[in-house]
Amino acid sequence: MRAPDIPPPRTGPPTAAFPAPATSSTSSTNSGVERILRGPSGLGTAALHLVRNENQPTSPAPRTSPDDLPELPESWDPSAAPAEGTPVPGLYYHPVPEPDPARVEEVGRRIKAWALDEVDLYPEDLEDQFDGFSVGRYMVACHPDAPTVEHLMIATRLMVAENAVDDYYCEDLGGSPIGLGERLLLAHTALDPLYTTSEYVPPWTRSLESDAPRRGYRSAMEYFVRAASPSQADRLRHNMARLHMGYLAEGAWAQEGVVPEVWEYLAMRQFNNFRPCPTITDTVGGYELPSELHALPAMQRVIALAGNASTIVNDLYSYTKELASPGLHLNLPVVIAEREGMSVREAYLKAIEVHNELMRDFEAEAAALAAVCPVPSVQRFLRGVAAWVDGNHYWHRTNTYRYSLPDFW
Ligand SMILES: CC(C)=CCC/C(C)=C(\C)COP(=O)(O)OP(=O)(O)O
Ligand SMILES: [Mg+2]
Repeated sequence: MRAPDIPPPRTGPPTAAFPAPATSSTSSTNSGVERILRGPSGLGTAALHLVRNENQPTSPAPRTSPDDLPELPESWDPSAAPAEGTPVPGLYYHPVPEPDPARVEEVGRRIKAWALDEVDLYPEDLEDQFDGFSVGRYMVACHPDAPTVEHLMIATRLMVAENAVDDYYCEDLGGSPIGLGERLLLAHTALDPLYTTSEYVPPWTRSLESDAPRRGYRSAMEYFVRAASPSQADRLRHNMARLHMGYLAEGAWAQEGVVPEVWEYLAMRQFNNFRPCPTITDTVGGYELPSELHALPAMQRVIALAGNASTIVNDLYSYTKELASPGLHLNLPVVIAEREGMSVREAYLKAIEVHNELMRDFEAEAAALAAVCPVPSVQRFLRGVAAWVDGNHYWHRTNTYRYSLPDFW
């Protein structure tokens, strides 16, 4: 079990002064971090491990327990019956404790009120689909250190708004690659406001109310900005721009009927990616990873690997759903089968291997960074990203309303 290797987050001021921003690109992970920290002195680093020891068994081990995650809700019940759903055989993942049912219920109640009444995101006939998405369970599982339900709501609104954009603009609910660039750009102004002359402000303001995705983005971002620092807000805007760029590449390939090479697909999926979600873990946790530490190349690598592993989890669990959707829906098994001439089963198994390697790389890079960067916000952020990765897997595995596994075993 890996969890005891991870020290609990310390409260109180950091023991090392916060560093000045890095002024030049780093030649290696460690030298960059050391420069930022003015040398990793003071705290021992031996205990800071986020990965399993070499000789630990490969079977999944829980990462989280009441002892190694901060500020668990009072109603925590580790003996709660496990949710259903079969894990993808051979997948490297970490089970999580069942999310607190009281929090799940309250987040579920508040998010439905927000989505249906406050921003009018979905019509009533899609209520079942909304419930089936189980976003309360998703977000409570992904953010075990959120101090309050209101903190969880920050993540939950964004998750729902992001999925509405995907549904309405790109996929199931009338989405199309035609005109996608325009739609995404205009919706992006709900996150990153237009600054223009007074004549053009009113039509822009009205446009933010003109469709569900924009209403969702505008409101979710407003709540987020209230809780976030300016640099956390800017971090999210940057990650959302990355996401939109990924949607555009996916849309372009769909429009042209192109199946990209595997590495090209992986590049697209690094942008059309869950990254915006784990990277708000500090805002949702009620603290801030300073921007100069977030920007470290080593931190960016950890974040990208975590996002990529989480997103390939989606490709594996949503494989049958996407096979059943109209047209050819790209995902990693489909692209590997097509481009590497494999059977769909072989390709699916190879996609599992790709995921597992990404996941192990994420953990190794996170451990390396944790070892040289004994700053409380860094430690907690890395743990938060890891908790998000595990919670994301939990949600995909247990969301049998939405996903089912192929019959390859
Ligand atoms: C929540 C968020 C930032 C999502 C961004 C991109 C996205 C919708 C995914 C990574 C999920 O992938 P996909 O579009 O394939 O979703 P489903 O398989 O339809 O659940
Ligand atoms: Mg999918």
